[in-house]
Amino acid sequence: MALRVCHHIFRKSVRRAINTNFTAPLENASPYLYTGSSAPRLQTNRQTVFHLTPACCVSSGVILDRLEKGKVTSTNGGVGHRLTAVRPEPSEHLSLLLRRPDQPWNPKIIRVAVVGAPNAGKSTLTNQLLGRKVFAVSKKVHTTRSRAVGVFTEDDTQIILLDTPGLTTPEKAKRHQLEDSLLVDPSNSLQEADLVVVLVDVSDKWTRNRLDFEVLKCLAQYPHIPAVLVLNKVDLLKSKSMLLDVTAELTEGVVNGRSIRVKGAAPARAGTTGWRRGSPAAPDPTDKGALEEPVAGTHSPRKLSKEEVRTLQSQRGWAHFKDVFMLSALDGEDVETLMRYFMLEAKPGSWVYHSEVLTDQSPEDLCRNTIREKLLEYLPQEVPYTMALRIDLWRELESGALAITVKLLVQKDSHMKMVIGPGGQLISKIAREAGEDLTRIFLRDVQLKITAKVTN
Ligand SMILES: Nc1nc2c(ncn2[C@@H]2O[C@H](COP(=O)(O)OP(=O)(O)OP(=O)(O)O)[C@@H](O)[C@H]2O)c(=O)[nH]1
Repeated sequence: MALRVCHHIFRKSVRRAINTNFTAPLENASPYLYTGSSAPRLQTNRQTVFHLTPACCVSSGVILDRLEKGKVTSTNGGVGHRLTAVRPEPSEHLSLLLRRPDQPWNPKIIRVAVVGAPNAGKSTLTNQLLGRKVFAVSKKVHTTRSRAVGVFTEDDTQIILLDTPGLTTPEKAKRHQLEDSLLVDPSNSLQEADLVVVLVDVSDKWTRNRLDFEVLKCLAQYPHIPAVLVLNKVDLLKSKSMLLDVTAELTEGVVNGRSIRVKGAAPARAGTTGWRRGSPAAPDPTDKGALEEPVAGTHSPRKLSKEEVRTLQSQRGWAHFKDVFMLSALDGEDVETLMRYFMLEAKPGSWVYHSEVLTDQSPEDLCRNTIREKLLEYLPQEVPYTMALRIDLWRELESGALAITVKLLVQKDSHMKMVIGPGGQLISKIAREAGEDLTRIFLRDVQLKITAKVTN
């Protein structure tokens, strides 16, 4: 829904913008231009005039556009978004975001929300499915801070992958000072989804024996969206035979309305625990219409009664999964099978993006997330979570390379010491590795400089 709204707002704003003419000076040759109010205004200080073409894109309220010397003829006008013009030659995959989708005459689409406990491997799986590293991954929990879109387009089919933050509780979010997005984004993503992938880390004995309560709550709130169970990290299991027991546990022994028999496990009976068949919260597996014809973008969450919440708290699995997959997102084992499944599940419908779009993340978010990934990787425990990142410079050089300067805002002197490392080694390593990742993401040389300062 949000995406559609964005799209709609943007198209309207572009139409309005095309009719708006104004000129503006350029600020420090920066590729960034801003409009913060309803009146289009470019904050610049050199008398250079630009032409903003209507082939624009929007991402989380940030509009990206081509910027060419000439006359400014468009802006986002009255919607109050920040307008970001990405220098004369923007990275193609970023500048395409809102270009008219180049769909064939019989397009198919599927929106897949990937949900699961923190560290289940959601971003790793999404990267594998996209065939390119777009989302930050780390061994620490809550690497993903807000929902982001990955897009895979092949032949007549577009697959939109909604990577979500690990599900958490308001109490944990408060304790660890997590942003609100970690609480609302997973559920919001389900509103847009045609299919939910519940990802479980089977190498973790705490998460493999029962579905996280927050996951169950999400499923119960959107019972009519088909859901599949994906058991991840199978490469870490010594014995693969236990996967069957885990499957029986997490599905309550029922997949697609049929009992599954697992040697050694009690034969499962559909509807014996949790949601009873025919209860308003549970999709009846025999009701093909309810499971197979969701209307994309129209789901709103069911309000769960206290009794339903209590039932979920004692529930270990979900008896309404449509299918189960077992894979290793890290090395890509069997990820192709899941991809083929998405392709088959895609339904006739208009594409949302141009076929060359890979993600809706803004360049700044990609930069911040990539650096955050390194901080999470190299700094101990809570330290990286307390740091904020500020982009101080973003400039395209004559050579076409991007020069980016980022300041880490650190809360304590001791944290400052840690992030700098002996002789500045650690901060240089983080800048080097993040710069290399960004070079691959932006398809151009990135010269990244990171500095740090204590803010208290
Ligand atoms: N061995 C192995 N490790 C994996 C696999 N999938 C993910 N990982 C690792 O698990 C850790 C967490 O992966 P992420 O993709 O960041 O997990 P996430 O679910 O997005 O994490 P959050 O941001 O906390 O929600 C990383 O260290 C990954 O390398 C897998 O199939 N096998």
